[in-house]
Amino acid sequence: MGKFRGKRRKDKNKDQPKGRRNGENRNDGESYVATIIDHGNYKMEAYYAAQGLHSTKWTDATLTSCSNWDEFEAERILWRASATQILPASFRYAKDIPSTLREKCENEMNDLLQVVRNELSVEVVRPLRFLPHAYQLGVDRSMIRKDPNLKAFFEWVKLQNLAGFITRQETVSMVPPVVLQTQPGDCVLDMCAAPGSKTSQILERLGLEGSLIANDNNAKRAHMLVSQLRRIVHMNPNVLVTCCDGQFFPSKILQFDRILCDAPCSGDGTSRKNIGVWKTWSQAAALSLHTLQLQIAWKGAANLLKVGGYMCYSTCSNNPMENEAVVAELLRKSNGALELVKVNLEGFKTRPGWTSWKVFCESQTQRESKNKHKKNIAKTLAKRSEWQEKEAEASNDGEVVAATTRAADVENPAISDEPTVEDKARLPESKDDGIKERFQPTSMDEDYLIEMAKKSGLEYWPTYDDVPEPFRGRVRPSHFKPTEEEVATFHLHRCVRCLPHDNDTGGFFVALIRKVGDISVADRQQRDDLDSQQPENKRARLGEKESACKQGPRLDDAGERLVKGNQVRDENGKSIQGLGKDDFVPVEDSILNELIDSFGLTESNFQKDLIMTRASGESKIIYYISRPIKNIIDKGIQSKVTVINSGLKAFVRSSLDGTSMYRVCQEAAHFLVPHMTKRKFVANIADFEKCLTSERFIQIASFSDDLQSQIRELSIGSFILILDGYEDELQHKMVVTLWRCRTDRVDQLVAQMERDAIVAKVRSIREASL
Ligand SMILES: C[S@@+](CC[C@H](N)C(=O)[O-])C[C@H]1O[C@@H](n2cnc3c(N)ncnc32)[C@H](O)[C@@H]1O
Repeated sequence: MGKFRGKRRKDKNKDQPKGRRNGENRNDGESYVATIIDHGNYKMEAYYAAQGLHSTKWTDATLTSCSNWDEFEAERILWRASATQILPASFRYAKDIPSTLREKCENEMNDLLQVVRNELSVEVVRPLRFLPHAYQLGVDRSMIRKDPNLKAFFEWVKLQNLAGFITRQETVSMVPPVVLQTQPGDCVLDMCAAPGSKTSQILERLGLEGSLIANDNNAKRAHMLVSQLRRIVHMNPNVLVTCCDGQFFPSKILQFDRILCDAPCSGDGTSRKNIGVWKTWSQAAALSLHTLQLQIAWKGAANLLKVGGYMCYSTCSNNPMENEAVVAELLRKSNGALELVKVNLEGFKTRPGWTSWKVFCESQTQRESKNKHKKNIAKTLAKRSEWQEKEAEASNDGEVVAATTRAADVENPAISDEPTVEDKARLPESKDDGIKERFQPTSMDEDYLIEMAKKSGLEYWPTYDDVPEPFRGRVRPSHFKPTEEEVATFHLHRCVRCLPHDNDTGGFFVALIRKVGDISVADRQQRDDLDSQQPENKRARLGEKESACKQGPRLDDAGERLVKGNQVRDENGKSIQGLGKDDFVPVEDSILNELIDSFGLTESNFQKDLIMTRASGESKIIYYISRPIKNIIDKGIQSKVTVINSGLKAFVRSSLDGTSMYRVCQEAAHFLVPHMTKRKFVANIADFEKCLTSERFIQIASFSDDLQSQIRELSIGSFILILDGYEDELQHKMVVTLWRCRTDRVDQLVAQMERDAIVAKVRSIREASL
């Protein structure tokens, strides 16, 4: 099947790079998807052509202007072909795995890929030179999953990912942390952090002296962020996850050395993985997101960034409204206190930021466009259910229907890729105001392209003065290009644009801003010119939000907290996810003394105040908080924002009958070991491996003599084994937590996935020493 697909690819996609398929052959087998991509989005394509997205091209290593129609059209077709292909997978190795292990993994990967290279003649992987030990594949995600030649490699990737040795991350998503150049010891804020791929990458650079606040205004997504950060190998106590609207993040508590503002955006650069972009693109979204992006970024740069600090602003949008227009307004408002810094990404083709752009806006009023959209959705749904009914009827009759043949047609050359009538019927109504044809320009003349964009339902105004009154809410002065004088001082060309066909990635925008001077309090508070134009009720709502970053525990009429178990609930008993979580508080003395006594946490080197809990009374979970995060807690952050999570689980109240009420947790074991004088032993590699690979219970008699006698002397309860030679290299986490049972055996306290990761590390150490 894989071979056949390769052949078909060749026929259908002569101009595509080997190993890649465009939307027509997307592996989800859906010609429905192919139809959407084939149809494209007239308005989006016309808009970007008029903006000049296709006016430059790479020739070898030089970016030049397209000097004639043929060059322009070739560039446009390249962009379109790439923007519709499925994105290739990319990943990076974790920074904190031992280098011997990384080398072994890299060798393993190369061996596996050599087979594929021979079989498919495809260059399967290329290193990303701007980030050491990061790779991008030359085959797309779905092909990796399905092509038999790649099966072994796919299994390998899954395993490495589970073990936490590699992190799958989109290539362009690796760019902002590289650009931000976080230094060990920095205090960093990630303003819009969920789901957290960039947060993890920043954390890996930060070292144990630094601190990172990872914030997101969406509680559910902030919880996803916590899960992402808890991936076994990367657990790091130096991060505090908060849930707060970035525009209102408190500025009086902390100032940051580095800020990442990876702003919420229209995401039209993600068209390769998010097919919805081709259906739903609208300029209205970009125009209104501009305001939110500006407010979040201004809060970051003006209020939260130290003088001398850096802020990276990024989006996965191609739209200048969300990119250069935001950056230009930040520079304008700062009166010289902010400046753009040149960005260099080695071995990666980037294009300079734009210094000029055009402002378009949908010609319908918002109400009209909402109504039309509603009608379109209703029509599409009606067509879809009609189609589903037909499909059900046909399958009842035993007929082979298009939906089921769609998967099979990949193997059957007789079946055409042409969209079926049903497919066409299922095409969502585009918002192109009736334009159903494919965007196909015949000239690169600027006025002609503007007319094409207007034909798609967009209005165009060269300056803000030309904007008619009814549009002045949606279109704002800050959307417009800078004046000539501003162009000379802003250096917008220092921003970086990534186009999909330049490096076979998603579309992306990134800018690095340095704060070179203070911004006056009056300027800092001036949120933006729109605020003064907001109606009274909206202004009041914004004011309310200012104090809403701390979603305190809800109280009932009698002032009692509405808590059930460990969960805060609303008046109807429904749980309030992530809100009103208890603050971190010191552990009660009686509990702390018990822990000190049980585990020999000697007072001379043990910093009691780093052991904290979240609930009052007899805490179930006790956390190890790092010193930099404890300092932030001491400054009062918890009174200003909702803290979702921080620290590592150090002790959990045990349901088993041990001598201590608490058992030690694997998560923080490597931080606790240096402070423990009891219940820890050094084990040789054979004993250590036995604890990871055996069944749950291990007979004490199966260990070496020394270890046997040490364990037998222990009272019932948890303890830690450290791999011999790693006592001073605890960052590699070669430790396991175990339970000394009542009978002559021990029980494992480590989750299977983490055990697998440690086993992989042990094996690589063994192989390296041979
Ligand atoms: C582009 S995503 C961030 C992706 C993330 N940086 C990563 O690398 O995984 C934008 C995030 O901003 C969050 N967001 C939206 N509005 C926000 C606001 N006003 N303040 C803070 N976060 C916001 C969204 O919930 C979303 O998770």
